[in-house]
Amino acid sequence: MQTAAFSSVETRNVDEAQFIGPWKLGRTLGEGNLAKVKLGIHWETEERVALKMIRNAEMEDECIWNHVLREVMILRKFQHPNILSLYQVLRVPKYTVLALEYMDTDLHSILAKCKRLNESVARRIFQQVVFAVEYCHQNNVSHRDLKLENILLSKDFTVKLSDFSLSNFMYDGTFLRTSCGTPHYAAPEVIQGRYYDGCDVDIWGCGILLYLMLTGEFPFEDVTISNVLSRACKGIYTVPSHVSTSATDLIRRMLTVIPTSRIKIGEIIQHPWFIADRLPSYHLSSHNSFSSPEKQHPVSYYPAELAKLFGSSPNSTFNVQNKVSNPSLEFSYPQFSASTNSDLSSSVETLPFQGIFYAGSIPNSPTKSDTKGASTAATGYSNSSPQSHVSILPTSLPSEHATYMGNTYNFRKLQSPTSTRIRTFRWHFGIQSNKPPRQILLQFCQSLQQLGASFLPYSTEEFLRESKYRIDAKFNSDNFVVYLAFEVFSLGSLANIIDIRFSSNKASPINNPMPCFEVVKRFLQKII
Ligand SMILES: Nc1ncnc2c1ncn2[C@@H]1O[C@H](COP(=O)(O)OP(=O)(O)OP(=O)(O)O)[C@@H](O)[C@H]1O
Repeated sequence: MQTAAFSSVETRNVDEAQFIGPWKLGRTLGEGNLAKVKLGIHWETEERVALKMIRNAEMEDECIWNHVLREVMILRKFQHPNILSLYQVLRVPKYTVLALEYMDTDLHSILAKCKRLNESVARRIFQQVVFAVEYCHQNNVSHRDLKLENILLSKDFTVKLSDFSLSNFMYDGTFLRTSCGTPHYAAPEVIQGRYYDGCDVDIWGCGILLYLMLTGEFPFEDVTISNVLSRACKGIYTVPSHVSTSATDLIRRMLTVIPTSRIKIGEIIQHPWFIADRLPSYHLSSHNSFSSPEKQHPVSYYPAELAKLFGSSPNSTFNVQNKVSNPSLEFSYPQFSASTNSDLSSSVETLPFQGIFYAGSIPNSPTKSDTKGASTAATGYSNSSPQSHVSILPTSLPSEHATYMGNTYNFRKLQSPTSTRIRTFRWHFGIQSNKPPRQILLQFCQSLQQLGASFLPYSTEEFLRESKYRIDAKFNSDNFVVYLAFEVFSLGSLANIIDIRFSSNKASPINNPMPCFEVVKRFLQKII
C-alpha cells in the first residue's frame, strides 16, 4: 500500500499524494514566496519533519536555483542549537523537497496572538537569535532576511533561525551589494544600494526584531513603502515609553543609520539588557564550539507565560531529552538516508549536491576583528578543510565580484575541486580607512614613490568601474615588473575601502605572484 501511495507521486500532483520518500504528507505548516511547507511524518518512526517543497519548474530559474542551493549548502554545514537542521534533500517529479527539523510555530504567529512580549520573554528569544546570527557571521555567512517568520520556535522555546535562501557568503574586506530582504526590515545601506557589510545588515535586522517583540509594531511604519524606506534611511522612529531605558538603548544602537557606527554583535552580547537574565548554558560553556559532528542542544526554556500560547504546561513533554530520544534524525545527517524502506524511496532521487555545490566547507575562520580588516576571500575550488583564511576569489573585479556575491552568480559554472583548468592569477586585498579619500591617495602616492613606483596615466572609465579614485602604479626591477591598482570605494561619510589589486598586463601576465606580494608587503609596512 505504501509503495502504491508513493508511486502516485510520479504521476499525480504531489498535493494529492500521501508520501514523499519515507515521509507521509501532513497539514500545510506555512507558505513563503518560494515554497510551500508541509508536515512530514516518518512512515515507520513517526518522527516529524517540515517538508519545504519547491516546484521543480521554478527551480529552472537560475536565481531560484541559486537560492535553494545556498540554503541547502549552508544548512547542511551548520550545526548550532539555534539554527534549523536539514536532514535530507529529495527530488520528486514536481518538487524539490528539503526535509527540515520540525518546529511548532514562528515568532510572527506568537506576536499575532499576544501583540507584544514582556522584556524577559523577548530577551530569551532575542538571545538565541543573536547567538544564531553570531554563529553565521563567525562562519562568514550573513542571513540577510531576518524577520519574524524566519524565527521558528519549538514548544520548549528553543529558537531556530530558518530560511537561508537569501543568505550569502562574506569575506573580510569584501562587501555585498544585492538588494534583498523585506522592506520593513531593510537597512539604510541596502535601501541606498551601497556596498554593505552583511554583518551590519543582520544587526539592523536584529534591531527591527527586538523592536517588534517589545512593541508589536515596526519602527519604520508609514502609509507607503517609499515612506517606510525613507524613514529607515533617516532613522526616524520613536520607542514607546513602556520599553525600558536599557532596551531602548540597545535598540537605538542596533538601528543606527551609519553602518560603521552600528553596534557589533560582540557588543550586543555584552550589553546590560542582553545579559540581564541568564544566558543559555550552551553559550556559557561551549561558546563557538558547534563544529563537532554531534550536535549540542540548548537547555530548554520554559517561560510559563509563553507556553500558554501553545496550550501546554511548561513542564509537559516538550523538553530536549524527549526530542532527541530517537536520535535517528537529530544526529544522523548526512548518514540519514531515504532508504529506510526501499520500496518507498525507490522513485526518489537524492540530489547529487556534492557535485554541483560551490566547493569547500564553510571554514571556522577567524572573525573580522582577528584579521584587522584584511581582505579575505574563499576560492570556489578549494577542497581541503580547514581552509586557508586568505585565498583567491574567482575574480577580483568589483562588478563581477558583486555579481558573485549577489544572487545572480551561477554556482554551476564553478568547477569541481579536481579541475585541472589553468586559471589566470588574480589577487585582491582590502583595507579600510576613515580618512578622506584625497588624503588616503596622497599618503599612498608618497609611500609608493618612496618605494620606487612610477605612476601610470589615469585609468579610463572602463577600468574605473564603481570606485571614485584610482591609482595605477608600476614597479620595475631587473627581474620583474609589477602593476598594482589602488581603488578607493566610499562607504558613506565615515569609511572608505581601499582595494589593492595586481593588475596584469597582457604583455606581461602574472604567473608568479611572489614579487607582487613582496611589493604589497613593503607598501603595507610603510603605511601602517
Ligand atoms: N521547519 C519548519 N517547521 C515548521 N514550520 C516551518 C518550518 N519551516 C518553515 N515553516 C513555515 O513555513 C513558512 C515558509 O517557510 P520559508 O520561510 O522557509 O519559505 P520561503 O518560501 O523560503 O519564504 P520566503 O517568502 O521568506 O522566501 C514559514 O514562515 C513557517 O511558518
